[in-house]
Amino acid sequence: MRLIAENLGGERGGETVFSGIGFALEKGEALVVTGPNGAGKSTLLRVIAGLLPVAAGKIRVEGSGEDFSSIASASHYLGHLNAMKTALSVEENLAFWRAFQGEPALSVEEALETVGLGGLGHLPFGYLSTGQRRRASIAKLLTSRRPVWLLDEPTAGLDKASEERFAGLMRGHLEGGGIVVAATHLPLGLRGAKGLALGVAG
Ligand SMILES: Nc1ncnc2c1ncn2[C@@H]1O[C@H](COP(=O)(O)OP(=O)(O)OP(=O)(O)O)[C@@H](O)[C@H]1O
Repeated sequence: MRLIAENLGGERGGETVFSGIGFALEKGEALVVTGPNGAGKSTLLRVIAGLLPVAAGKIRVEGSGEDFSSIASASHYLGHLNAMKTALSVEENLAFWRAFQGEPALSVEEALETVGLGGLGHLPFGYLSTGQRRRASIAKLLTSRRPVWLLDEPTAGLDKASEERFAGLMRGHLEGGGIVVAATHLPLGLRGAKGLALGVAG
């Protein structure tokens, strides 16, 4: 499959944040989006995910088969906020997402073990530390098979060991034919990734 952007533009509050973005990612390829605060990295990821409208140009997936007819259905979106209910347990949150997203992959227990949170699944999500919350959200990526991972500052709040573990998970996803688009201020350990530098907002 391929993820293709042509002359893509995005807006916030009626103002153009970026324009003329083009890239083509084959399976197994990653794009690392960099730029100063306010440059439009989060906006770009949200436009790709379909959470914000495309202001200009096009973004599309090709060759993803019948399972994934749209980018939204083909994508995991990991935003700044973790999209978990604080009063529900970690396991309950992940079980919800696994059922909601379909295409089951790892079990909730296996996903929690993989991110080093085995044994903590019974805790309310709200009890977790910042880094543990991020790891639980990363576990969400593992519970459903979706070929495109859209990651907004995925390693923010992670300690060194968790950062390295997550780099391994991203590499595994790419080796399995997945695609990654990640906005980041920190090196992600993805050798050979393509780069996209967004400019300073006005
Ligand atoms: N809801 C909104 N309404 C209007 N403008 C917005 C809105 N959200 C963001 N913006 C503006 O859009 C621009 C791009 O913001 P965005 O969050 O995409 O930047 P970013 O590159 O991800 O920044 P950071 O590195 O701080 O996360 C900024 O100028 C921001 O003020």
